[in-house]
Amino acid sequence: MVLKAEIHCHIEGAASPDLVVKQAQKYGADVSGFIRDGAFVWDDFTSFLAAYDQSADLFRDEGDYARLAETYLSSLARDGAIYSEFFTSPDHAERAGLSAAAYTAGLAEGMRRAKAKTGIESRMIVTGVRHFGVESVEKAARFAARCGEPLVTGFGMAGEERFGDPEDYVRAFEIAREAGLGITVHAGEFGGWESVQSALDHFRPTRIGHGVRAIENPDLVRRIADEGVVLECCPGSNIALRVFDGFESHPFPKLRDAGCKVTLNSDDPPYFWTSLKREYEIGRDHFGMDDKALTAVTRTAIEAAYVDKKTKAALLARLDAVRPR
Ligand SMILES: Nc1ncnc2[nH]cnc12
Ligand SMILES: [Zn+2]
Repeated sequence: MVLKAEIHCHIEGAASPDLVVKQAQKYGADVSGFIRDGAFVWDDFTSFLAAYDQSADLFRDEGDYARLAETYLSSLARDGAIYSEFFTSPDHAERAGLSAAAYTAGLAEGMRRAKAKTGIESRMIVTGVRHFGVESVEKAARFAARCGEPLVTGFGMAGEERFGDPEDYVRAFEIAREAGLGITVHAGEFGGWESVQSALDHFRPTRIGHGVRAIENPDLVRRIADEGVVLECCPGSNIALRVFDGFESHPFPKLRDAGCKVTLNSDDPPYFWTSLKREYEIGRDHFGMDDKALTAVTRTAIEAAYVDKKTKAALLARLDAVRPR
């Protein structure tokens, strides 16, 4: 089995419909508005976000989040993942009545349990939600900078990338950078190449969430390749959300051929009928990648990970043990 690593997945978006139904039973909530026949119901980015928010609202205490992280990471490990970096959203926890600290502690407990059971290594990237506004994104950055949880190693921004003026969000990223956190930002998913360029100029990330619409500007593609910015590509998500018509028109192969550092990720797996395993299968079936090329993607993800040097070296050694150079 090809060893895998994931660096772009939203933990709230990783909750399966079955787990969300269990949570709803626990809290006496009705999910018929966003789960039908065992699947999430949505038909565009706005209704996807609405289903995501309603599902997140059913995770309300530390134990709920520990279970969510443990369940997700254990399934990833079964699929051959040795490393996972997932996005957290203190805003969603606070909306469900839980403090950012308790939320993060619950997730960290789930991560420790999954590691003890399966060996999977994992870290958290705290995100702000762009369309929740500048104040809430700065609050998330301050939390990430000061929380003291060693498993929090990055800061990012998700949500509607066309919302707000990038300049207003610079401070949040500076707070996170000063605290030594890795920086990533969603751009070039629903926004065009200008959104990716603006994100690079304003936030100076080492990675871009999605970034695939950079393909609209060859100069920008060259810049991404030259600067070694890593693209957290999520092809299954892009096709489900109709960013591109089909895998045959997805720019992943072109970006890779142009020398951009690309990775494969599941984003919000059950919403998009995907998993990290399926994303690697998409690489094989639609992008013509063999085991060597897929292992190189895993290597890129680990090299780009926001994790200490010693852990990174151990992860790379695990990769080399399977496919010696
Ligand atoms: N695909 C996506 N794009 C932007 N924000 C998100 N939050 C969860 N999934 C997202
Ligand atoms: Zn995402």
